[in-house]
Amino acid sequence: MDMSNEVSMGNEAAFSRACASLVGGVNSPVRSFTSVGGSPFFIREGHGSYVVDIEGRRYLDYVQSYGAIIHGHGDDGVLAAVMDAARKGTTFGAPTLGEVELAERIKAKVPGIDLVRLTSSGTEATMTALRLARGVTGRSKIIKFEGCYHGHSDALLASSGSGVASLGLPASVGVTPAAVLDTIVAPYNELPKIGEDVAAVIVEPVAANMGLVPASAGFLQELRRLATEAGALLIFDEVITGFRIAEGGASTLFGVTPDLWCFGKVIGGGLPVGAVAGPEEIMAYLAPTGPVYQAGTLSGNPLATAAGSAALRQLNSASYRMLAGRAEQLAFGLTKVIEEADLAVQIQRVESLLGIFFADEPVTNYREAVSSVERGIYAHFFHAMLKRGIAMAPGPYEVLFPGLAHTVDDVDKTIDIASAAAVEARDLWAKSR
Ligand SMILES: Cc1ncc(COP(=O)(O)O)c(C=O)c1O
Ligand SMILES: N[C@H](C=O)CCC(=O)O
Repeated sequence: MDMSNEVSMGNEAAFSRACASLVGGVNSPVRSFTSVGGSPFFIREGHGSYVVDIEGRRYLDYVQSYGAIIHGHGDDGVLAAVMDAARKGTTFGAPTLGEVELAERIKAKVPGIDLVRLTSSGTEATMTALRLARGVTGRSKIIKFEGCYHGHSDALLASSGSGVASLGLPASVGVTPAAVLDTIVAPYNELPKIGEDVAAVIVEPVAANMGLVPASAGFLQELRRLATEAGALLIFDEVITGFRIAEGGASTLFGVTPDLWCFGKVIGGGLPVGAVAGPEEIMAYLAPTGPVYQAGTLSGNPLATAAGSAALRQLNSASYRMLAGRAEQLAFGLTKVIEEADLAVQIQRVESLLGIFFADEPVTNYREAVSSVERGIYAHFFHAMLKRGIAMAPGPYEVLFPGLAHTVDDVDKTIDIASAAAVEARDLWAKSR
């Protein structure tokens, strides 16, 4: 077999080749087209708001690596920082000032954080936050919300959003009953009873893995109050919202301070970084200062921290005004053209994050998200957009990530294309019923 990547190859051939060596041809299930049908396109390169596949087709990209990219693909500042770091060595297994700088930048933007522990993924961050909460409180139960996704650690896969929802899995085979014995699942936007055995309540402050579902008025504030009353820790999983919906993320936007934050995506500038962060009295329980163990050979990796610092350094209040403006333009335009095609639609948006539900009423929780998805329109709309050059996530529970590289013209183009795509989706959907 010719294993060169220079050989010219189409998407279908690449997918067959991938399936022979990678499970399902992908390294994360959401990338497969399982829930929308067809096979994925293979990306050759990305520049700003665009990606180009190996057949040379250009797509306006609203996936942006599921939110890991905020400045657009191949941002000059991020690239320069990564290349500079790479020249000095790729990993040492010893402290570097780059990781200190990234932690300082996180602290400077989010009031309430004294200490940070860097990981290599969001999954490690949430997993660590739970262990830490259990270590600090001496309690075992955790409460999570239906349709929220916190990565793929065993205890958090129950009633999860994102790919778990797209594939229609209640959780995952391989997770033992014992692993989820201490996980309590509550409906999003409903206040749970927090018992005395609960160590932590973990929540996406804006749910962005069951489509985009905003926290209803007072939900986060009440969670904060109830958790404090019960002596449980409140964990905000800001892997998506962190440094994306506001300069200080959801906690500053909503004025609710959790006990622990989990970050990922934006703080890595497109390289693998996650973080758990919080006040010193909690964070100091982590080893080496405390008894809760957590580690990682590549944690605080020099390339990743250089990319993350370069990404955060370039973000300021003007960035967030621009992001929200683009998202508002997109939400308004999509609503208009999809409704003109006689499809009921809810474009739900919080600042720069938005999601598409084909539904008559606003969606407030996972069950409503599922019933909207079960109408089966998203897959038609997705393909109608894709063939016209607009790439959204190949799954109905993901959101759109307009970024700083998306221009007004990009958004206008998206809306024009959505107008035709909505008509096609409506007709195909009608035929399929
Ligand atoms: C809210 C949230 N938490 C945690 C994760 C897990 O992060 P990672 O994929 O980096 O492990 C994700 C995304 O995957 C996420 O969206
Ligand atoms: N929805 C997921 C995280 O935000 C998508 C990323 C992945 O699991 O590959």
